[in-house]
Amino acid sequence: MNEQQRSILLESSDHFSPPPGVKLSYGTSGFRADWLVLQSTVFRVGILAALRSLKTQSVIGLMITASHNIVSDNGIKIADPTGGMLSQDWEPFADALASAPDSQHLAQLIDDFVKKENIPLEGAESAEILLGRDTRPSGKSLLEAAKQGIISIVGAIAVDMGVLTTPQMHWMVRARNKAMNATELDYFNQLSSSFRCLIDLIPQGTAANKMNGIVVVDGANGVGGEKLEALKRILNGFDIEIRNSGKEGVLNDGVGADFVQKEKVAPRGFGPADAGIRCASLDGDADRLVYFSVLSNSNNEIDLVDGDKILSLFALFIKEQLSTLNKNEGDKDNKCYQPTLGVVQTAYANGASTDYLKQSGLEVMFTPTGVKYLHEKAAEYDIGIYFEANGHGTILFSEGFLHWLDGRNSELALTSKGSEQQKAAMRLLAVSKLINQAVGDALSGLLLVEAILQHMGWSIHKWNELYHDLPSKQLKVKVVDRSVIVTEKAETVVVRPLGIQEAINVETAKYPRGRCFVRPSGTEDVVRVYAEATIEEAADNLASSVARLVDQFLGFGSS
Ligand SMILES: CC(=O)N[C@H]1[C@@H](OP(=O)(O)O)O[C@H](CO)[C@@H](O)[C@@H]1O
Ligand SMILES: [Mg+2]
Repeated sequence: MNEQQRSILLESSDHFSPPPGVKLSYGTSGFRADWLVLQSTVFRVGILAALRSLKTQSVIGLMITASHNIVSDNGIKIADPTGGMLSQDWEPFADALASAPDSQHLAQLIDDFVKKENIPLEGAESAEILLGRDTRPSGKSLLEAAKQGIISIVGAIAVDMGVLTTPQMHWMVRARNKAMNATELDYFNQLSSSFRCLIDLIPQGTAANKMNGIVVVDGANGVGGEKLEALKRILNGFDIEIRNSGKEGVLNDGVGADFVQKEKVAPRGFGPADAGIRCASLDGDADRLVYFSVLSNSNNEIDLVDGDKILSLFALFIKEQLSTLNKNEGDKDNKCYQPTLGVVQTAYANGASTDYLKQSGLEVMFTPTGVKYLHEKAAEYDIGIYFEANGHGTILFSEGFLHWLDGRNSELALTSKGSEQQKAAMRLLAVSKLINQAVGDALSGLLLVEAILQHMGWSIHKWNELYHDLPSKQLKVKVVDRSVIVTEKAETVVVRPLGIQEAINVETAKYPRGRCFVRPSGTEDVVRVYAEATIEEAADNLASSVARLVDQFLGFGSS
């Protein structure tokens, strides 16, 4: 930094002093905390985004959101040039920036990093950062702080895109960097045209055209409800009702995908009168999607159709299209390209889903929690499908495969237009456009689920019957310092503190098909406990006894 750049940075940074005693780290999904302590962090992430844009010579995104957290929390995360999460090798710098005690230290850190990474500060005019926020009341002022951070790097440009879903932001960044049209309208148009394409390709005369009826969607009282209303207007004729769209009601309060998936009950605004209807729920920033149907005899009990089942549905459909595409193709003329197809899950995936996927002949891989890990793994395949049980996931297509598929489709259009093979090629191409390849997206995911259910002629009940979930239970435990827990093997084994894993093993061994693991949350100040067993009571008991263990080892009475 030259003198002028340094003094502009210092001057600006003095307005954003970090609150004493607050230590944040760039977790599973960026920084998250009570919004009142976030101003300085957000300002500094603005600086980081400008540097990232200069380093990569690409457009970068900044999203102000705390997703499924309570409304008084907020957060910030970065969308990298590909539309994915911030490259993991920059995370330590994000942490260091956030915890710099004052402006002088901050400037020094930046200087050192700029030198180490060879970042061309002189060309700062080429830095462009898109900014978006969800509907939280604190979003506006935090967005302003991020903007100040960006422009404290002389020449960097901040573009306020207003209220967006997280996936829209990632999609726009990806599209901008591929020199494609990247407005919100472009996003809606791409979703609606590829959805229509899939619907038009549904085989005539199947049960498909008769089934289905309305889908009712819980918008978590957040940005997703609002955007889905807009999409509905463009889709015109799509039978969808949106509840909890944020006009009244509190964000994520008894509503939303996280609530529905973790509590396994219907969200506010849904009840026994909805029994049998196909329902879906988005989370607070619309990057998660789960389906459910309310049971008729119940206290708002539901049949949950979670991310694992969405993954299974997508995988079945893709596999079917691939085998149709390659049908009757001898190797003789080498038209048959066998793309690699893989699915990626985390330890939270229900054991029954993993068994089902493997039995269906799919390759299943595991990574630690957090989309950044799943995404990276899925990108190793020609077609990689990843989902967290909570409904966050997407499908990735390799450039090489899409290029081949495009060519194959054109060839088939000449030689056998309208054949089953050509239709399969068109369906796969449509899926690659409908699904948000930057990041999991509840809106595009919803349209893909709807199209596939119609294609198969399946009700939500039929879909849910693909396999039966093992009963599972999740609990959260407040501890003194969750960072003392260190895990291995995709988070299934605790290696520190010593002794706790052995104690967990002893509990787990008491239950048939028992499975249990604990890990520190990256988005909340808790340790999460997951337990699974063959009957509900056993899963509940296992979770409770391991939660007690965590409390004994790490809780407030432990020291
Ligand atoms: C058990 C669970 O659902 N964990 C979620 C949650 O992370 P935690 O690190 O568990 O707090 O939020 C992440 C971001 O949305 C999501 O990727 C992850 O799957
Ligand atoms: Mg989310």
